[in-house]
Amino acid sequence: MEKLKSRITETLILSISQSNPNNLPNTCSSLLHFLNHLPLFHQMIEDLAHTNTSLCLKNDDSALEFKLKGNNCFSNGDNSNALNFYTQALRVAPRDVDVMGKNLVATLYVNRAAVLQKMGLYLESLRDCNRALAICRSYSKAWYRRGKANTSMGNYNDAVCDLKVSLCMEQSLSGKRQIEGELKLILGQNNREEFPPNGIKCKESDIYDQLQDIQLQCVETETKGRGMVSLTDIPQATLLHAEEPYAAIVSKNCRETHCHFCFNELPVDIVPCSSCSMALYCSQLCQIHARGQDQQFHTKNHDIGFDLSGDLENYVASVTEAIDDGVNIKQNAEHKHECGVNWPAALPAEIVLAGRAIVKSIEQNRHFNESSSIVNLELCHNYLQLDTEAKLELHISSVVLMKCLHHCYRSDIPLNGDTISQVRVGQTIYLAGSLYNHSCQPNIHTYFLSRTLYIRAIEFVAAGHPLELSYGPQVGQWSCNKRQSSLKEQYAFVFLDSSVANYEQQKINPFSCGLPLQVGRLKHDEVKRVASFLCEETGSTHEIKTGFCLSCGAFRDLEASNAVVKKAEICIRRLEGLLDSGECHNAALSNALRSLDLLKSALHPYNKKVAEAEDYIAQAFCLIGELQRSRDHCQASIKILEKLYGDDHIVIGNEMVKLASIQLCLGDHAVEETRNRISLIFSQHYGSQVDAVFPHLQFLKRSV
Ligand SMILES: C[S@@+](CC[C@H](N)C(=O)[O-])C[C@H]1O[C@@H](n2cnc3c(N)ncnc32)[C@H](O)[C@@H]1O
Repeated sequence: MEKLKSRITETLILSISQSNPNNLPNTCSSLLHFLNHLPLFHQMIEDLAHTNTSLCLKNDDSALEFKLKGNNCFSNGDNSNALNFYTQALRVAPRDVDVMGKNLVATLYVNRAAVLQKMGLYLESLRDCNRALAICRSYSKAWYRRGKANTSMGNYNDAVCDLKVSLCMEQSLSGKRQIEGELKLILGQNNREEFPPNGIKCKESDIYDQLQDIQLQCVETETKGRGMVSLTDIPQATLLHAEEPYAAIVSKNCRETHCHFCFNELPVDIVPCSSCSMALYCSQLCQIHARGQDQQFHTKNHDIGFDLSGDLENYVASVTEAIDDGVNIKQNAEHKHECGVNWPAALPAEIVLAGRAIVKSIEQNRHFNESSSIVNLELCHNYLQLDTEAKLELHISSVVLMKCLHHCYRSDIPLNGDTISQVRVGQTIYLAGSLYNHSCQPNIHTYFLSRTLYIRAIEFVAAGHPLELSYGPQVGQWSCNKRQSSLKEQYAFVFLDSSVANYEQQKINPFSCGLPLQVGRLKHDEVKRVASFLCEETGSTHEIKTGFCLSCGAFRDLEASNAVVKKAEICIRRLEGLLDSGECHNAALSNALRSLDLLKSALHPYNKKVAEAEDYIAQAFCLIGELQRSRDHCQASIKILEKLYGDDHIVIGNEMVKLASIQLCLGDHAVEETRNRISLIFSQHYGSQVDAVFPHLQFLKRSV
């Protein structure tokens, strides 16, 4: 990309730097025209868009090499390396290669199932067997391994069926004997307990929450562009919006750790894409959603090739059909068009995402037999804030992307400035969800379950009032400065009122009780006027003088206090650092306790820094097993936060979870009340989906 950039003429760079959303088609056209004359450009597209030059192609030689390494590790009892090698092998194994009469991918799944069984990961082992059986139903060893996994999980009836099927299919005498031995063992067990079927058939549709019928409207605001308002009153905790992404992509730094479809963390039994070595999924279902169903496996599936009794035949059908259960793909397979080529790895993630949005639009047009133009996502409202470098890179990446897509979708993607300038997607991919603006006093709250975006009202919102959320962490968790720079960087916010930022710079940080310190720099009279007005409004008779709190009348020598606070903060940070590395020394804890007293003497009683110090000290006491003191400090921290944020704020909910776990360990009956408050706060934010968002909270419910 850098090479291309260095070839672009000064004149073209100038016109790109002066471009705006309206004349993007012209600048894109000029760039395409210019690049089309460069052999380097054509070579680059060749490398990026052709599958024969792909770096993520499947390769049976590498797969066999990894398999061999996996086998060696397995025989030496090195399970964790065996697991890694089998997974590597699965990433590069072509789906249609047979080795010694068996499909290579199916064999690798069965081998990995054996390792997982050895590691005590029975459910994962069972899932790998299912994957092998989805490819080849008549795979005796896969049924045998499945039987072993089911036995380990206490699913004896299933285990017996698995082993019986395996026995019918097994050709070798020694194999048959082994299976018979296993069967005898299970059948001979007296009083065996049948456990309920394992949870693999649990579907996302089990998670249910009622979406309210609320009329929302997109309006043009004065300072924030478009925004959302409700046409009716919205009660607190109402679920007002749920949306699937129009297009989605996993971020580059999460490619090896998170599912490329649902974005959940990858389990140990990763499912690689069936056609390239790049995409990884948490389940076969996600893989199919992203890539589409593998026809080839399915035709093979119908032929078992063995005579089974009626019962066993039904059993085989029920097991192998369960794997397809729920695969009802409504959206297009978003990874299909980029599978096995280099450009998704070479281009920035947001450009690849733009490609997905464009392809979706083309597929939708094809489906409805329409020839309308590619969807315009209208997400370029911040284009003018980009600098020349960013505009240039965006132009080049967009031209490269469109040229690559043109390889797959020739006539559907006319290559001209108009279509190229459609590549102006930011990170946002929820068409309606992206219309909600930011406020530091949010009245709605967003969260995700897998890829679905949910929006819930966190307070009563009157009809006509803007619906706004807090971008980034909750209000209060960042200083005004930090939030502003993040909003500017990530969302190109333009702060019309620069006095807000100036105010933040002028005040001396630790004193958050209301008065700016360096009043000398502001007009003294103005400050006094505002203060008098406030006192009048609240009926306060407190002195209006530097250093006196307007809320409680307390006096502070501000300069001296500031010095004390700075010193105390150093000790608290030291404790924080120790806690981060899971340690706590008595000396550090004693220093932190002294510092807490200093902070309390110098700061307002409801200062957030005191709350933070209380929280770190609570964690430290917890770490050294002094739970009563831990609980007291945790409660002290919560008391301050309640004053700062209000009783029902999500920050209080999070702190209450910590308190509840300490109370549980102490056998403190107050845990019941804490749990009720947690339930209330979390249900206001997440409704009945709270268990799906925070599965660990169920443990708390069960334990109380
Ligand atoms: C997710 S979009 C919200 C919808 C957007 N207003 C529009 O017209 O498409 C985020 C963008 O809205 C604007 N925005 C949102 N909240 C804002 C606020 N509080 N102040 C200024 N701009 C805001 C910024 O341009 C930001 O990049």
